[in-house]
Amino acid sequence: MKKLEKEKILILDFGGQYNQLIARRVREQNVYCEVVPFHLSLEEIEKKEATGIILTGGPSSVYAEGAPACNPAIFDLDIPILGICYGGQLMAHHFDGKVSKSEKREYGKAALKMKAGSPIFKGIPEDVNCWMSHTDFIERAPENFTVSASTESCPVAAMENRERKLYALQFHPEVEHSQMGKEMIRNFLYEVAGAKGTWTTENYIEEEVARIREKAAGKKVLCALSGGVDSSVAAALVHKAIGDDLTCVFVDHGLLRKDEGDWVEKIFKDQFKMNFIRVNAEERFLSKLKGVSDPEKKRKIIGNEFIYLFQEEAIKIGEIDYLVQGTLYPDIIESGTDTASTIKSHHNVGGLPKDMTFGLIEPFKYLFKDEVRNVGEELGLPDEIVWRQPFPGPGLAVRVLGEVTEEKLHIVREADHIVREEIKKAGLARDIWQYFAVLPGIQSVGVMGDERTYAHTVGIRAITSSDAMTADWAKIPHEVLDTMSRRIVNEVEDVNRIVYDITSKPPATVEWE
Ligand SMILES: Nc1ncnc2c1ncn2[C@@H]1O[C@H](COP(=O)(O)OP(=O)(O)OP(=O)(O)O)[C@@H](O)[C@H]1O
Ligand SMILES: O=c1[nH]c(=O)c2[nH+]cn([C@@H]3O[C@H](COP(=O)(O)O)[C@@H](O)[C@H]3O)c2[nH]1
Ligand SMILES: NC(=O)CC[C@H](N)C(=O)O
Ligand SMILES: [Mg+2]
Repeated sequence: MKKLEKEKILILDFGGQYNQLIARRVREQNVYCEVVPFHLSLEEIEKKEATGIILTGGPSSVYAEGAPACNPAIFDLDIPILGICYGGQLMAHHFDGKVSKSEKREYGKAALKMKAGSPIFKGIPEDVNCWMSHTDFIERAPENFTVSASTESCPVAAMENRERKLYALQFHPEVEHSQMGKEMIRNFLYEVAGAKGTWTTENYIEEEVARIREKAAGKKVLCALSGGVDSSVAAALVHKAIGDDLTCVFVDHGLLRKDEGDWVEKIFKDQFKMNFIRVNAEERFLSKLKGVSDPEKKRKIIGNEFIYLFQEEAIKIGEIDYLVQGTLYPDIIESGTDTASTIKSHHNVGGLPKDMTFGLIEPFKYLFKDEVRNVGEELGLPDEIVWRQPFPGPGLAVRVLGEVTEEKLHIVREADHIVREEIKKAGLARDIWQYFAVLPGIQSVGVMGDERTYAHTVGIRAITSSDAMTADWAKIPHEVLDTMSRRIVNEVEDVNRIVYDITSKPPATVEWE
């Protein structure tokens, strides 16, 4: 089998908004890719043995002082390169073309006029619309480049130097609104960069199992298992690689949903033949969280406590060399990278203590959730695991705003249970990415049974998404919201008001903390 590493697209990140989308589009074409910061050194880039490079869009102007630029020697590596928007402008600028500021910014649809013969436009009808988002434009293509498409306002909507396999697009083929954009990316991958499409779930499993075996065979490994999608699939994958040298440790930190601890224990004991330990640590977590109301502090405390607990369990089990976590690509990006700013510290990334004694095995750290679900299905995991809604490791602690107390946890847990029941009853569970209750910590006045109340407000949050990087609020039918609202107020004590969160991400995030 062809090694996956031999087929790899590097995406040089210049800070564009659609960069994750580019990665998804490449993977959808069964080609592996990694997003790396634009300033990655030439040496590091060469080490990656990429079969193609994509330069992303970005907010800067290439002619501005200090504008982000990659090492220009990449253009001489004989690796096919596709520059998109800023990336394309950078290519034009480097080869002495002319990039200028346009009088007016261009956002949205534009009709492409293509010249025949470009491999990027192979099989694409002549009259497609592309999607633009820019102020600067390539006024004149560099020498030795030919213009392969233009629009009314862009003399160089696409240019190429076929011999050197350098291609640039002013528009964004990665966004849905660019007609045939997917096919253009596919053409770059297959027609220009010679991809074969080795990035498939089966290949991934085979490769990853081999890699884990090489790293951890004969060693003792502990899996931080939450019973959620990512860690369950990670456990199954690592178990396939090293069998009983793996022990799964599930922490009940008292921040789980209603009956969740028992459910996870049952399913793992009954259905999986793996070493499984449940640690009940409710008091420990709650006492550490006492008096703490800052969201980032709460997250870090929980992240640290998780690891200390794993270290204690490890001593009981014997020498443990590696910790398996179900970390995903979005967890890493959101926790902050060289080019991306920290949105929130995911407990499993930014929350890890510096004095941790384990090595890490994170088989999915470059994957998106739907890819992990595919791996789970391929490994034969039951639907109730593979299709569970995501639940954050810090659990209800980030859904009780401010200080966490047992009373508040009780309210949010009961309300959440009702939200989940009603979504399930309405048959919406697969359509909605996440749905849950939050406790904002607001008290307001109400009237119940002719009496004044002064009680809690519960927020309902439900979102649609494909990877939790961006999300929209779910348009749940009013009747379903109505039932939830009535049930929560009637069944959960000390609640007299229900609100529905109608913000997308961005500007909000999925969780409230
Ligand atoms: N209660 C827990 N006990 C042990 N490990 C946990 C617990 N909660 C989270 N983790 C670890 O932290 C990682 C990240 O949590 P996260 O919630 O993102 O993933 P998940 O629970 O595996 O999947 P999902 O996103 O579907 O909930 C998990 O993959 C797991 O390794
Ligand atoms: O394991 C996790 N540890 C965390 O610290 C964490 N914070 C948020 N989430 C989940 O990540 C997705 C994006 O959430 P946000 O928009 O709130 O960042 C959503 O699916 C959230 O539920 C977490 N998962
Ligand atoms: N989307 C982009 O990459 C924009 C590139 C550049 N900042 C411009 O305005 O033209
Ligand atoms: Mg989880």
